[in-house]
Amino acid sequence: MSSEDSHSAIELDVSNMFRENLQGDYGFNTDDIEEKKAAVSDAHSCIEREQPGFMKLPFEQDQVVDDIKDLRDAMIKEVDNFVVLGIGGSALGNIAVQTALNPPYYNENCEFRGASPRLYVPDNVDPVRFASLLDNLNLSRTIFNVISKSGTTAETMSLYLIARDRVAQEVGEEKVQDHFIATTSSSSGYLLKIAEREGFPEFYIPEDVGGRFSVLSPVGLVSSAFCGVDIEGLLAGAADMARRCQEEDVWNNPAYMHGLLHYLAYQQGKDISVMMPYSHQLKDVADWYRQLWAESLGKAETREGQQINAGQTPVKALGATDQHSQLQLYMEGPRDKVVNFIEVAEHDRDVEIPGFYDDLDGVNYLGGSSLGELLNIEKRATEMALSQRGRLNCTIKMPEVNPHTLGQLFYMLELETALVGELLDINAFNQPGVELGKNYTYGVMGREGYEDKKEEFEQQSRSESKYTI
Ligand SMILES: O=P(O)(O)OC[C@H]1O[C@](O)(CO)[C@@H](O)[C@@H]1O
Repeated sequence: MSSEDSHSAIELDVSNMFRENLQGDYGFNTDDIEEKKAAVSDAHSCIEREQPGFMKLPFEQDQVVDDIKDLRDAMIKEVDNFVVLGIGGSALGNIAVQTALNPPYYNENCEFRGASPRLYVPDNVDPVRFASLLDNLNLSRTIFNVISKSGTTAETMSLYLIARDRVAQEVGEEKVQDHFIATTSSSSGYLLKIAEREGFPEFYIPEDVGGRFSVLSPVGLVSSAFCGVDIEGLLAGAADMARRCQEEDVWNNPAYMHGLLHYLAYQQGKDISVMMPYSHQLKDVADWYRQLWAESLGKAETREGQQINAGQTPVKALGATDQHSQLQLYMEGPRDKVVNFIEVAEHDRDVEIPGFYDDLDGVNYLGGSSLGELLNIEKRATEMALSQRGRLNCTIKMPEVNPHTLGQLFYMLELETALVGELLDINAFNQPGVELGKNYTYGVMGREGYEDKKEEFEQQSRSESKYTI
């Protein structure tokens, strides 16, 4: 890959959000955009003034990058497996980067071209999955990065307690500290206390960077660096997108244009945003986007005495797989969606389709093309079919999947989330709605200070159970 290729810019094609390209009376015209320019401008000033933490990550981490690489170089010889113990924003970015940049496939010499060390991110407390993982890893050659900004998340801390116990049994108490890294807040939380007590290497998540905006902080960078990803490339891509997006004019700012069109679509009842990459490598970016969009924009606010429940529901899909599963709904179901395609011009590898069966018309036309070509043609065909039914869709075009383009994509989606938060007049950076469920869990699990939640839970459970059939 030439360095020029690796630095190509991703593009946003929003043609099919506009009435002139859609059949029927659907979509927007340029006046709709012009009318909102002042609101975008106000939102831009606000974002620039407040500088949410994720905006600084591409520019202010030289020392962090050096520290990560130093630790990796010191530990890497002893490591076959790298396990991330985290959940939500402390896991999904790790998975997205890994699937995108270390697809597990064999190279031309039949060598496994997955990451080395191999990355595992359970992102859950499912006992079957975690037990099988621990049983199958050589723990003496495994590093665990325990990631929790709050340092209290029950799922993460439970996995850590189990892993610590198993590692101690395998390598002995005195060597436990060689197998753990802690990534957490620098100022508070139980994980920080544990890391200090145990002598684990520590990386810090800036206070103003929430989990879903943290993929380009040590949360995502440590596992990426250990697994051979060019983390400077990721950050450089994000920095390039940040520079492009300093432009206040929405016509020149892909994050603002994408965000504004989603906002306008939402105002017209498009309550669902489908993220549908036509690249298996990007399928977990769609998963990461789901948390970003849902947790940032799904908010309850009271305005002038009225309760408002805001937020577009993000749905992940995958081309071409979901053409054979979801597309029927997207074509003919409720007009409540914006479909976001991600198209990759040059796939990392391609496979030619051989020509056989000259006499069988329904099969022989495939010969001589390639899987990459088929995938991209299917994307364009789906895009056209949706547009012909007046279904709003747009395309993020990636020249190829590499650290630089992935960094751009992450940053663009994060910034547009911040913009839509401003346009909706909600706080895109908190998540108060997740606390109640957590507090019931703490209560029932016996955490001190949550006794009232246990009581409430037990009372409520009794009355609910009479409707169980
Ligand atoms: O990094 P932490 O504090 O363990 O949080 C994990 C995840 O849990 C949440 O707080 C939601 O419960 C997310 O916002 C976050 O990404």
